Amino acid sequence: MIELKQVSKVFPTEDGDFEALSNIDLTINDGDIFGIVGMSGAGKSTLVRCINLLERPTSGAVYIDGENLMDMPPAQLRQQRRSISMIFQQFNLLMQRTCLKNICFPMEIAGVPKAEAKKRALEYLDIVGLPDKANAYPAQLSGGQKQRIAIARALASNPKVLLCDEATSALDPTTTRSILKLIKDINQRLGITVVVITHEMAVVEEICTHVAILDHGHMVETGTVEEVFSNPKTEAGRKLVFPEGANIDQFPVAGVVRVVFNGGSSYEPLIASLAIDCGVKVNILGADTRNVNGKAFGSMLLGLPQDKNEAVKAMNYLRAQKDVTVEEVPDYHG
Ligand SMILES: Nc1ncnc2c1ncn2[C@@H]1O[C@H](COP(=O)(O)OP(=O)(O)OP(=O)(O)O)[C@@H](O)[C@H]1O
Repeated sequence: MIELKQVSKVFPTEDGDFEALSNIDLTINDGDIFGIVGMSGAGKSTLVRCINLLERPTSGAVYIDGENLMDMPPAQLRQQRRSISMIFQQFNLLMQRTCLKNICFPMEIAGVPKAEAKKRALEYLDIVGLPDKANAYPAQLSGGQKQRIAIARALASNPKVLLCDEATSALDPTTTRSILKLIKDINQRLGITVVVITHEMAVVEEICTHVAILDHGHMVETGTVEEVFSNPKTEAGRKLVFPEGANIDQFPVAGVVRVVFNGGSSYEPLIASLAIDCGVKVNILGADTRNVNGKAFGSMLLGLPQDKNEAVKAMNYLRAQKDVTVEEVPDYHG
């Protein structure tokens, strides 16, 4: 289990101290595939680098299986870090070495005998689906194949945790899906906990069990993907999950509400019954749906009637519906 307690990270800059992470509390259980999402600059990379102390938090504690990495002497920390592997957007392979030798590299450093390292590297090549690439050089591989080799190299240190920093951001959608499938397989077959940093919600929907949303260094939401994506509670969450629905500046009207469907309802019957039951007509200003674990979740922006009584009637009607959350959008520009 990974536990971050009150983790903060302050970078000194020319303009003074900059707090990239602020009092982050986070628990990632064994076997989770945990997504960390947020806009550019939210602090995702800094957070993931704090998990293995590549970046040392300014304050707070990082526990792996109950042991605080912040208290460990350097030798013990190096040992502990081997149980946390990482893959990156740009793969970070050694270009002068063959794939086999890239995969053997962390084992060499850990003192695994050569023959044993080679045997294990061949097994990892098999797991990532590239048994015939042992003697190829990274330059001879496609992006997806390079990431597979990087994954094999990450597995070579027999990790408990795999950290993925935008691991599919440089890949096309089809290759992305195949790499995500591989990561999911590894999680299930080898029981490795996975932490995924991404700005792509589709990646979270595809493989993550849990998610945390970062906004300007603060963790503003966390929970299962279903909980958070079906009903994001913060502005940052809604912007990420329903970018269309949250893009409100382009609809210049007053009296706007956001209606979130929690998997049990759909738009049209609700809007139709609103007209029939209350005699109130509303404008659909924007709508977006997401599919989480086979259930459809949707968000819709509605423009209420100018007439105050009608608007209140519509709000009350919407609020009385099952599986629907309604909130006013006060920052809407009328
Ligand atoms: N070494 C550093 N010195 C000063 N500021 C830093 C340093 N590293 C990161 N930052 C700042 O901390 C903030 C968070 O950066 P971080 O890279 O963690 O964000 P991110 O969410 O991963 O963004 P992106 O998706 O663009 O990679 C940014 O404003 C960044 O400029």
